[in-house]
Amino acid sequence: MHGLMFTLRASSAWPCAYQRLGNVLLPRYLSKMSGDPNWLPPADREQLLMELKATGWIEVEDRDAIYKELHFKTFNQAFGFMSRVALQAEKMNHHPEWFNVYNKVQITLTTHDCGGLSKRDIKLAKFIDKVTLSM
Ligand SMILES: C[C@H](O)[C@H](O)[C@H]1CNC2=NC(N)=NC(=O)C2=N1
Repeated sequence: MHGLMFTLRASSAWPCAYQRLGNVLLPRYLSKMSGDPNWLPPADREQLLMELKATGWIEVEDRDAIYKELHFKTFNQAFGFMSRVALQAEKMNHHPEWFNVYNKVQITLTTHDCGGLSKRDIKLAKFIDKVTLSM
């Protein structure tokens, strides 16, 4: 999506791909100054999301986020998984939104600081997939 974008709702959060300029949104690539290391260029985003969808992540309908549901054999396994992810989240200073009932863990990833997906979400999602594979 090119050109100027106008904020539809004052409070709406816009993905990291766009830079808010007053009440107008510019695609980030128009403002090189952002230099945000976590910025997810649209082309990279496309490819990375395709890879994550192949391992069961889905894009959330009403927000710029990704979601995955995990089922483990036991609560202990689920909690062990969450403990490993929690340590990585602290290390990255990037935390999941998650919900656990017994052996099920529901995870949503998004970057609150910029109101959408960033490289940190991709990195944490790939870590989550790696841990899942090792269990
Ligand atoms: C102050 C603290 O560094 C920030 O709030 C961090 C913490 N963890 C975070 N986690 C996520 N998912 N998004 C953030 O923007 C974020 N920001």
